[in-house]
Amino acid sequence: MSTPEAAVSLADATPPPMVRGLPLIGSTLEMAADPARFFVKCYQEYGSAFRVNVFGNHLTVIAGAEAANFMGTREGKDCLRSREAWEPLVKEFGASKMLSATDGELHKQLRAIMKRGFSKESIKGRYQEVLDITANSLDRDWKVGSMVPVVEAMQYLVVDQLGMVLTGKTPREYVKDIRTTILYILNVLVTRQRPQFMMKFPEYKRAKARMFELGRQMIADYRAKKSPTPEEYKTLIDDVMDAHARDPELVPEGDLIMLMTGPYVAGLDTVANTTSAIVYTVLKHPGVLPRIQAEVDAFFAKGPVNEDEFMKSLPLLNGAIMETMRLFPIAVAQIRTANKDFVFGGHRINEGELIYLGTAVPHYQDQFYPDAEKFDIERYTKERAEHMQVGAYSPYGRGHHTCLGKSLAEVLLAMTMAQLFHRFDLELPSPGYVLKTKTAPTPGPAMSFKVRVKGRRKS
Ligand code: HEM
Repeated sequence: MSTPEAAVSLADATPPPMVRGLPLIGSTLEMAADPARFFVKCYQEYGSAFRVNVFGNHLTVIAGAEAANFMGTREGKDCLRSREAWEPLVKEFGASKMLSATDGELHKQLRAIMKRGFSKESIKGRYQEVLDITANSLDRDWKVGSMVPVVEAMQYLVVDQLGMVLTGKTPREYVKDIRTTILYILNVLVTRQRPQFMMKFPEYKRAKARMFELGRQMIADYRAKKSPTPEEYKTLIDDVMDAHARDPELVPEGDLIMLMTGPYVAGLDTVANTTSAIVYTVLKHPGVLPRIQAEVDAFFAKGPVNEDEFMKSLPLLNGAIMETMRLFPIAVAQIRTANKDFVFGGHRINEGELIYLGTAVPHYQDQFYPDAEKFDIERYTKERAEHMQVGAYSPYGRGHHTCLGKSLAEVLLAMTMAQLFHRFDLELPSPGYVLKTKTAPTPGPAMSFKVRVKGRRKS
């Protein structure tokens, strides 16, 4: 079969061109340094399909707005599957399946079970509570006069938020173990940026055992409850356990630990990296900070939060969040396997090939975002809506596996940043400071990124 823009037939299509790189190591260094901009460069030079030599492995990449759109089409669904990308993680947890590793009808069924628990519906009626949890966590870890390691502090905050949202308590004593387990799993098993033997390291084994202990505890707590949770307060845990009781073949006992701890795997790095990047972008652009401070101060001055109006009442902050997610996406590419032979961008992709879908490439293209390297929080206003162009904006992925936690993540991001900029005066280490980034396990600010808490604004 051939994709819409490919006039070439399968028989005539040639393999995607190999990107020129260094002898032996190919493009390994360039890709490791800045995968997002490396893909943009390749896209500009080679088109929407190309291959990259990384340590002798030839990765197939399809990229750009074409690739982003393709993921959402019926053809994309037929041509791409997710199993291989996530299967090692399923095995590591001793589970039978997971949402990200399934496709088709099974994926639909699992997504339906988890939809409510992963969405902002799960915190309906509890926005004020989540705002308070956020404030408490910030007050504890962001001390006036200190230099705060931003990513680490944000990781602790996310665990506080997700723990309270899901189970009503915060597994603080497990935060280090959750962080370590996720670091190894994502680095070695999912993004494969680190060697397999690392999974034997005692540090990982200890952390994984503790994470399993946490999962078992969550299940035991649920089973020890005296009465069922009322419908309006049901969380992901309730929905998963109900589904297990209803259909133990679909949700077997052996999958529960992975399902209980799944939100941490999905939410910890993604939210922590994104909020940390927002701290940087807003402080780096001094014209933006006072406008956001005025907006969040006015928001909190109004008193109890109006949940229906929450996102609409912070347009500048949301502009800054969306703009940061454009320039610092945590998912530069999505990984899939070719489900059949097909043609993309005039080139042949063979069944079984591992494919990187470079959906973030348009984020850096002037044709979608004029002066694309410029941080401009007004791009998302109704008048400009640059992100609404077809295929232009994909921070939460594309197609059937688009982030299921998107609506919840949007609220958590806004709450975190609103509280942070409302409560503290922060500054970068120096006026000319330029952010160092990391690419493993997920792209984002380096762990060494620190900011100074100059003072307290509001409590
Ligand atoms: C800044 C925050 C976040 C970003 C940028 C983000 C991004 C993404 C992306 C790009 C994917 C697609 C991966 C793929 O196609 O292979 C994804 C999937 C997913 N995300 Fe998020 N995510 C965020 C936060 C969260 C949170 C807080 C949760 C839940 C607690 C969550 C739950 C999920 C789930 C369950 C999936 C799998 C969906 C499926 O396979 O059907 N995410 N996310």
